Parts: sequence; C-alpha cells; structure tokens
Amino acid sequence: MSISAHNLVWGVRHKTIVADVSLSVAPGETLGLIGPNGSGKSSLLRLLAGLKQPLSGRVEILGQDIARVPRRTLARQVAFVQQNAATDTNVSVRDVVRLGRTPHRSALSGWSAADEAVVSAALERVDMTGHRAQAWQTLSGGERQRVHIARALAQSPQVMFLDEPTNHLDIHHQIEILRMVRDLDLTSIVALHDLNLAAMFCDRIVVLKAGAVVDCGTPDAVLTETLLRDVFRVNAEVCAGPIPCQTHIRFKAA
Ligand SMILES: Nc1ncnc2c1ncn2[C@@H]1O[C@H](COP(=O)(O)OP(=O)(O)OP(=O)(O)O)[C@@H](O)[C@H]1O
Repeated sequence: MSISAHNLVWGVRHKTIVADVSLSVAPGETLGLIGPNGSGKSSLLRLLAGLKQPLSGRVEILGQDIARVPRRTLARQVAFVQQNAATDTNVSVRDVVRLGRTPHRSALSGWSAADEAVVSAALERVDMTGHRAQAWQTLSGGERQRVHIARALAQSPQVMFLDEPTNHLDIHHQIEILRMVRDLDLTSIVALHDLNLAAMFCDRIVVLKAGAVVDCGTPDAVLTETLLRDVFRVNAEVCAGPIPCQTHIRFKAA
C-alpha cells in the first residue's frame, strides 16, 4: 500500500514543527525517518498515520485522502507502534496482543481460531511466546516494546509506523525486529536514532531538520560525512560497503 504526503504543515501556537513536508513511500518499502532530537520525526509519523490533523497539506493512502477514510477502515490498514507506549495494568501479554485484532472483529463475532492463530504468530515473531501468560506490568522495557510490536502485527496492517522501535532492545532484538520489519510484506515507516541500523535495514531514508526534509534517498546516498556534520553535528567517517546496506558510520570522538 502506498502512502504520500503533500506539503504537510503542523505546529502549535507560533511554532512550526512540521514544515511543508512532501514524501512518498512505495508499497512494500521500508522508509527510515532520521533527524536530531526535536526535529519532528514523531510529529510527522503521527500526521502520516492520521493520528494528528495537519494545519495544511494532506496525506494519501492508496491515493485516498486519509482524512476521508473511516476510522475503522484506517485501523484495519494502519498500525502504529509508539515510543514508550503504556498499557493498562492487570492485563496479560496475550491480552495486549489480542487488542490488535479489535478492528477486524464486529460486535457480534466471537474470538475465532483464526484470531488466535494471528496472535500466536505475532508473539512468535517477536520472540515472546514464552511470556504469553505474564502480566504486562512485570515485563522489562525491551519485552514491553516487543509486545507492542506484536500487537501491531496482530492488527494485520498494510502499513506500519514505528517510532523508535529499537528503544530498550538489546542488540540481538534490535537487529531481529528491524530485519522482521524490512522482510514483512507491508509498507513501513520507521523513526530511528541509530544511523547504522537505518543504513542496514531501510530502503530509503528521509532526513528531517527543524521539521523540514533536508535529504531523501538510499542510505549510501544520504548518509554522507557532510550531512552528519551539518544535521547531526558529529564528525564521522562513512565507510561504503561493496553492496547496498553495508554503509557503516564510524563516529569520531573529536
Ligand atoms: N503538542 C506540542 N506542543 C508543543 N510542542 C510540541 C508538541 N508536540 C511536539 N512539540 C515540539 O515539537 C518538536 C518536535 O517534536 P517531535 O517529538 O516530533 O520530535 P522528534 O524528532 O520525534 O524528537 P526525539 O528524537 O527527541 O524523539 C519538539 O521541539 C517538541 O518539543
């Protein structure tokens, strides 16, 4: 499913937070969103997912204006994994993931074997099957993050938005989760701080600075030493690999 944004503007009072952003994401593509703290990544993700209304501009999903898509239809198409999402107390891991099925069920339909199979597969994909009966509140930060990703998978979306999905994850799960997102048969837009992971797993990268897109392209085209200095204010050496996805950034202490 394709997504496009046309001249999106959003802000509060006199502060512009998303400044005239246009972009497009092809079906099946994994698009990385990078930029310094406060550059507008989360705000842009929420606009693209239809969770915030732009002051001007529009978002289209499969050519249809997202503002005109009924909420329930949108909930079947789009999943959003928030940064540090919270969940109510006294629920099990399985119950949290089951919530992902809500948009697909009518008031009259019971819980089906097919729903259960989707939930089990989602838990398996994030390596949380062994925790299915555990209380969500007792999970570690990384386990919570993986459960929220499982809930998004259980939604069977066609587009997935992930805001810093590797927060709290150990390096094994960072790589596993991003590999899974890349290999899923859906369109994904992922805000990331780790630029090496963005280079490894994103087809293209959009760079935000002060709410505006300053570059967009393949990781090897975008992640240059000049961009890292100008946008991220760091000195780094960029080593291009022999094949795409092998661009590696070595940061310098001074
Ligand atoms: N509702 C709001 N009211 C006031 N300021 C806001 C609001 N939402 C976001 N901002 C400001 O907009 C800017 C962009 O925030 P946003 O969370 O989109 O950035 P980000 O790139 O995701 O940041 P980070 O990398 O730190 O997560 C920040 O300066 C933030 O303080």
